[in-house]
Amino acid sequence: MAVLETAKRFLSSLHRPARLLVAVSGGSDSKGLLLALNRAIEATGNTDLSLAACTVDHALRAGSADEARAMAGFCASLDVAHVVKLWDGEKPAAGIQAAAREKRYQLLAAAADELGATCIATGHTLDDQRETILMRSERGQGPGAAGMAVDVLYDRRFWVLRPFLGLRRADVRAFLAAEGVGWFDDPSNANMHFERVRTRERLAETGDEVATTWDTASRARSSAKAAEWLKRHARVHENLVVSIAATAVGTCADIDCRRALLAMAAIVGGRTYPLAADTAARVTAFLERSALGRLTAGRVVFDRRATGLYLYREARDLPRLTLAPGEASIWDGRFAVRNVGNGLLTVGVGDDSGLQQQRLIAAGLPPGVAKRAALSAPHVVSTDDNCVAKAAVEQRICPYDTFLPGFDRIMADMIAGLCGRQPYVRSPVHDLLTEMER
Ligand SMILES: Nc1ncnc2c1ncn2[C@@H]1O[C@H](COP(=O)(O)OP(=O)(O)OP(=O)(O)O)[C@@H](O)[C@H]1O
Repeated sequence: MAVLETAKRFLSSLHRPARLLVAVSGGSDSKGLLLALNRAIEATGNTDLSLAACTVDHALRAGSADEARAMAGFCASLDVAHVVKLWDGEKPAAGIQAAAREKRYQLLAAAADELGATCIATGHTLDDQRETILMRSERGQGPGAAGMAVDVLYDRRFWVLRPFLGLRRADVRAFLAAEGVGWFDDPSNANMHFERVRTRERLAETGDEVATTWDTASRARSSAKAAEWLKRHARVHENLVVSIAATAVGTCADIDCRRALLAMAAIVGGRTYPLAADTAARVTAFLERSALGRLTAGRVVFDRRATGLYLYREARDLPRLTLAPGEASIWDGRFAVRNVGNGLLTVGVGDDSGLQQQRLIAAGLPPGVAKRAALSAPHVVSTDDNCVAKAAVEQRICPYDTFLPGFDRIMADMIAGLCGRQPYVRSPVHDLLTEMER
């Protein structure tokens, strides 16, 4: 049967030893995934592969704790270690789905730590993929937007794998039915208030002709070309300015180069998502005009000079952050800051931009660029006079540090190198990228 075969093929592509934490909601997809992986391991007798499972209780509706308990019972029947993680904090009034998702991944990573898992598996199916592609294309997201990746690195630590991304939900349900196992239907899946539910309804009405044109292999190749372009033409200065060689600016309209440029703009702007398609088109039009000057988009100044193109954060709406000793947080989406001193640490913008400006000039940047870019540098002040090191500051690669799609890893590694950071952790799946890097 396709479902069991998919689980076996997936396991054989996994680097071993591996311990997989299956994220089980109680719905058909993740329950089917857990059961199929369990059967596949039993059938092959692999001893260097094992399973664990976690259910997140979002505590958003009555009965969620009972459902989580039922999943604990199901896992016990398979002899799979299982934990329930409860979201017990305050819930936001708006954007509840996005907040639940953010919390869910945090809790899944905590469960993976607790149960000694090396990676996480979720039950996303081809049905989810088609919905995602339709939603993203309708939102008009730029060239970074597309389908879900089969593997995503979460928080630079755990690869989240989606073994059923090529399978239809109906097949997973047929597998469960044949095994005599039931599942739970989340009532929010019928709530038309949610964009995903409306998209699902539309896909059901229009049928298969809205089939996906998304192709992960060509996306990965485009990302690799973008990495090559960055290697040749881009430099990062003092974690504040990205420069693009003057000779390369003319090629920015090319889809791969644009992908690279927009990724760099997202880093400079401290933004998780690439610019919306219409804003990206405005940037491309500006670069195609080949006139010198400045354009601001997505909190980033695109400063075009005879010597090249310079990207830096516009000096507006910069936040202020206070950290107690030992505390860590993210400033402006661009820097991860940890207070390693004994006093109170404040991060904001300050009046020492002259020093920063000198450093940028010494790094070879035009004085005009250095002057403007220095205004957006983090300024760290501590009440602790005695400690030499008061703050550990690391540049963040905002679009990739929380979720890095596997097909973008080659580009992300190139960017990490340009920022003076280590490469990202490798995916445990032997995949297309492994082949491309041979
Ligand atoms: N409450 C939960 N506990 C554990 N895992 C869950 C839970 N909810 C969802 N998951 C995991 O995430 C997968 C996708 O679920 P769903 O489609 O509801 O989430 P989503 O929000 O659309 O996905 P994404 O994780 O991409 O945001 C499930 O198959 C399951 O593996």
